[in-house]
Amino acid sequence: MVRRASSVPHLNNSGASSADSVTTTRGRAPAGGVRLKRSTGGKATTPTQQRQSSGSSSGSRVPRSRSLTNGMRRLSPQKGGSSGSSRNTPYFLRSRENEIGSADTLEIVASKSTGTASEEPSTPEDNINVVVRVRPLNDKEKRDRHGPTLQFPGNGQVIIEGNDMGAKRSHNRDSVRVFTYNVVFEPGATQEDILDYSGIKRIIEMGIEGFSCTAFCYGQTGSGKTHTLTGPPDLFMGKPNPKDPRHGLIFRSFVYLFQLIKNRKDVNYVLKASFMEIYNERVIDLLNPGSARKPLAVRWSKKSGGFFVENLFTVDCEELDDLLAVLEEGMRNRAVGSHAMNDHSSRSHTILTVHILSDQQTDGGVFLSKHGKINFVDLAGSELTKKTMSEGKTLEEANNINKSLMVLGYCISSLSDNKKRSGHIPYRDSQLTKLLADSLAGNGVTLMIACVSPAHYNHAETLNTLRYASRAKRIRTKPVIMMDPREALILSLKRDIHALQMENEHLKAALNLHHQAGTVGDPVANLLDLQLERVNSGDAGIPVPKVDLERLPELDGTELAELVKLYMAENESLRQENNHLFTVRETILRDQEIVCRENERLLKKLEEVNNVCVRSPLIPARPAFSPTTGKETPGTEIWTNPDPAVPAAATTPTALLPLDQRMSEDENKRTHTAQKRIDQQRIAKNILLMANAFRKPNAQPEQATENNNTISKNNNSVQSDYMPDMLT
Ligand SMILES: Nc1ncnc2c1ncn2[C@@H]1O[C@H](COP(=O)(O)OP(=O)(O)OP(=O)(O)O)[C@@H](O)[C@H]1O
Repeated sequence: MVRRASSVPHLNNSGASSADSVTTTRGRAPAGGVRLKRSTGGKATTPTQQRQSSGSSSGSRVPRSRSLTNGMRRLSPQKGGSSGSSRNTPYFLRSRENEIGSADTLEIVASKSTGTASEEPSTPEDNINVVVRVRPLNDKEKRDRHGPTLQFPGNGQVIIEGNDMGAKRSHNRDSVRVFTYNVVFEPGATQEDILDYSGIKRIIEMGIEGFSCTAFCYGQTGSGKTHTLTGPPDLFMGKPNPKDPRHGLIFRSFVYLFQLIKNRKDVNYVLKASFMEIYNERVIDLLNPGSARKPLAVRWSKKSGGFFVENLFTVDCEELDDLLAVLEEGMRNRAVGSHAMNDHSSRSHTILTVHILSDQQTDGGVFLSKHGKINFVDLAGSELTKKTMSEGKTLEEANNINKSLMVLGYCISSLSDNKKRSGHIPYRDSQLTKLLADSLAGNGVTLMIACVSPAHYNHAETLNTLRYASRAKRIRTKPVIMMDPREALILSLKRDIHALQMENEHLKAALNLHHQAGTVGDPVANLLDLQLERVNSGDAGIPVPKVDLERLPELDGTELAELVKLYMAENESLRQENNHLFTVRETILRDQEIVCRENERLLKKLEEVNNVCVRSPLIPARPAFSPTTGKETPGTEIWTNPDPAVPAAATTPTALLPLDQRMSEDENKRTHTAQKRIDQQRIAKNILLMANAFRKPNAQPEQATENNNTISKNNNSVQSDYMPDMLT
């Protein structure tokens, strides 16, 4: 479980959700990382610090859906989830499985991004995934008899009634609004349901794959954001019980994350975590707040093209306990206040980031380094100060919270509008939007969990949240795997070379076969010999440089450029060699075709000769030539046509070749007239023999029997050794 970072890629994020960044020395394990030890409820310790100074990335997006209820009014009968993954779906969860931003889409995105060969590690755009969680009515709301304002028809839909509770208005269809999301979690949903059905599992998997991912909770104060992400605050007061069902999404995600990386024996992982809050527009390090809670600067990184928090702590997390210690430490240090609507109200936005640095050796021996990360963002809730009765410090906090959420709202509105999207997006107007920029419209994968209250007296805030969530669903991001661009380039060149080498081997093997089948002195075979000799002697191209990717960071610009040049030269050389081999192969194929045509011509000629023989009443048979023994056997006096039962192998062009050649020579020597004369003489000779036989009646029976036997014998012999030679 100890993860070694043999090479940590540069952070290549465009700004974003988490403000951090990890700058570690490539080629060795990150040194000096902070490690928090979980204590039994006490404060975590921070042995060493790791300051950071470069940009970070973050990303966005996610999937899947369902919803739940606990006594809320239903408009339609329950339906089971429509996806295969809904096997154990609670009855009150309904999957939407829509085409936009669904889990399925994510899977496609992931597979494309991690694709093989020379594919660039980038993917098509995809939408932000939005789920809604509706908390149950709290005791006060029940006491005050606040009626529910939401209904759940299923299929990821939520219906919000009109603002007026009066009997007349409540049935006014115009005042009813319907919103659709990836999933709606009705008030009965458990913390485990959120892990299982919100799409966070896929987010974690993508974080491991090298994507920059963000899960953030949005909603009014007291709507259940902190409850969803971390569970109730008292969980962190004493020693946390890992089996407590109230644990939130972050705790559960950590457990899931460790389960996944434990199963990946082929990859080295290094996990690091940071935790910060934005309190009154100041960024505070929750792992090292200091007594003065000195704010950290948010800067723009030209290199990564995003915002980052300077000097933010990152903690090495070798064990699950280390990650949990980070969570507990941050939860204890965050700013919490109380007001009329929430006894434990978050007075700041918090961002907990888990960096997942991985090193994996690919088939070609190249080490592939990726830097995925997962941001968990708990936004402070918007509040109507009249309702929360905030004053003094709490009022100032509320104003800052509302202001930054308003900027976030502007950004979401602009990004969701196709016309405004290409225009100015006011990310710089708040620290929060600076750090969430990449999650909202950058290269990440984002899940938005919109938390709402079911009570009618929160109707305006709930409607507002549902509207924003609906807009956010239209925002598109373009997830990319965070890889060092130099490694990506070298990897892609290596993949090209590997593909060409395979092609090369294949061609050589194919040509070698032809070569063996060819004859000595064959010009094509000679050409091939030369080519193979050239390849084997190493003349074929530039020597292949052996590169240890771990040493890449040590190379300076010139060496790196030289290396890339060598790879490209090798690539080119292989390409040329393969082209040459293709040409040789084509020449051989052409040659083969010519030989085939010639054989066909000869066979045809043979056929014609046979026809002539068949028409002749009596033509003395020629000695048969056996292609297997290579010897001639004594012929008969009678020509016999080939038996159709004769095996085809005996008449194959290859088998016939030497004899054909001989025939061709003889044919060239004799004219047609001469041949005719010879045949006539033979026929005459045979007639003479027969006449003599008639003249010796005693001898005839023996002679005839002998002839019959000979014919019969010869027929047998022809079956195996048929080889007419008309010219002997
Ligand atoms: N799904 C839920 N089930 C049970 N209790 C819940 C649920 N959601 C929220 N609560 C309770 O409601 C109260 C307010 O929740 P929480 O503090 O999470 O709200 P919040 O949105 O984070 O508010 P703020 O923005 O003020 O921080 C808490 O007491 C919490 O335990």
